[in-house]
Amino acid sequence: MFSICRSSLWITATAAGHLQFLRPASRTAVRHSSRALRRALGRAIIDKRAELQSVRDNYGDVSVGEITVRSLLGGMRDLRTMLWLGSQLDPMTGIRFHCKSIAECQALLPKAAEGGEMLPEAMFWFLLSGSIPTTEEIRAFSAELADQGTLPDYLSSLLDALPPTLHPMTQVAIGVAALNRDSVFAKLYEEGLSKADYWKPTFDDVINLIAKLPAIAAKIYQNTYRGGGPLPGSLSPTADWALNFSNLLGVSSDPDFVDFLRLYLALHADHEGGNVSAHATHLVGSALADPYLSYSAGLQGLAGPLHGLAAQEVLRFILAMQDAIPSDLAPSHIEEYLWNTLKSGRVIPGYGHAVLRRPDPRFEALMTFAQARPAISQRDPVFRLVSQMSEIAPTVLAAHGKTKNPYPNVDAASGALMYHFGLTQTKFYTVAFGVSRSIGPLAQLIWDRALGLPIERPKSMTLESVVASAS
Ligand SMILES: CC(=O)SCCNC(=O)CCNC(=O)[C@H](O)C(C)(C)COP(=O)(O)OP(=O)(O)OC[C@H]1O[C@@H](n2cnc3c(N)ncnc32)[C@H](O)[C@@H]1OP(=O)(O)O
Ligand SMILES: O=C([O-])CC(=O)C(=O)O
Repeated sequence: MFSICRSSLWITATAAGHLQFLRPASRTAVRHSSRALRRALGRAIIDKRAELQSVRDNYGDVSVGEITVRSLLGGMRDLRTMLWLGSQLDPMTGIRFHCKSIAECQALLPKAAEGGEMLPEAMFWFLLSGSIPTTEEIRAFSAELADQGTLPDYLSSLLDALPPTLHPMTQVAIGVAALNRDSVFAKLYEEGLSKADYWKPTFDDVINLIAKLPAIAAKIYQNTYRGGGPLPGSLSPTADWALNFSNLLGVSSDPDFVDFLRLYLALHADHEGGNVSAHATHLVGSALADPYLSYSAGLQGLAGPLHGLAAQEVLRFILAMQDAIPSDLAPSHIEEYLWNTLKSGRVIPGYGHAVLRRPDPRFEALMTFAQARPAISQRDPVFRLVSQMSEIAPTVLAAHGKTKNPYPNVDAASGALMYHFGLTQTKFYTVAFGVSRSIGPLAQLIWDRALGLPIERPKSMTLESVVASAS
């Protein structure tokens, strides 16, 4: 495997810090946090550029794998063609963020309160800088995100004007793309920006986009499911990113819902570079489209049912199954339902993966969250069905014999948890995924610009030329 983990060229690591926020951040601290991260990043970029140059000089002609016709015809599976700094996926052990497992991140990243879940904005800091932020740094960063989180009037009017019959993913892609009106990167590029400085306005745009995503998503929720009007909550500088998102949504006052959101938003943040949403963001960004247009492309990829939309498909599947089978939920009834699905040529959503060959550790982290709460794991019939299905579906899929990975992926569990907390509108689930997925691909986009990565332009072949080169 390629998983070589070292930290020497990253921003010097700081101690994990206390688990409790110590005091509310002042406005001064709000500004300081992002500027400090930007300055530290500026220093790390100098080293990373040198490292990249040295890798290019020393290994430029070394092969890292071969391209077979199977791979060319098979969605480029296993092709090593992208640089991605923040995370790497191992087929057996799953995702690692800067070499750290999910459990290690849960232990190390700052939390809102002792015993709570890691904060997703701390995951952003970590993915971008390679260092674990202190609790105070993250407290100030959360405040900064809240400070920048209010939507400009033109964007609110645009979202209000969209028909609520548009899929929420279409709405979020439009809303995010429209923010490019205010792109600092696009403006400075137009004025003539030096390539060495591309990353700086990219950084500013990325922070602005991540800050505004909760309000964009909440407004779409309000317009689509509650007939529009003011949001039920407002942004607070003393709340973390997920708590603010929860307050803006106004779906549940259960503190467990906020902790679920924190975990959910941190877990879905990044899954190395080849998945459709990350790759689309990277590809569009490689033409120097600004972060808003680049991530809008990522969101449009996320909206495919084989990728992020599977989150909505899983819950629709589970609810339909619940209606169709007798209420005793005997394993044989579930098994029969799954076989009928497969025989009708449809996929079982939430199962299988393009890379993973074991149960998704993100799925396991969500199940662990649920198992610690009997109201979910023992008393929620929808969750119980999800849980039962996760034991039966792998056997059925293995017997079916087609899928290389019969195990549950992250989408198998996430919707049932949202449903439990009262977020019952399945078409919104992928929007929540999109709020989270901004974190990894946009951190990488800053690095793409800092390292001056070129426009992506792989070679395509006609079928005739494939045959000619293969024979
Ligand atoms: C956050 C995420 O994006 S995680 C993935 C979310 N997506 C889903 O849960 C949708 C259901 N799963 C799938 O469709 C697939 O497993 C994917 C898209 C995730 C991966 O696709 P691939 O890499 O092509 O999987 P794989 O190589 O195992 O596919 C081999 C065959 O098994 C089938 N297969 C794979 N998973 C499933 C499934 N869950 N149900 C039924 N058939 C499946 C494929 O459709 C393919 O059939 P084909 O030979 O007729 O084309
Ligand atoms: O890695 C993939 O191809 C799909 C996935 O699980 C993700 O993007 O989170």
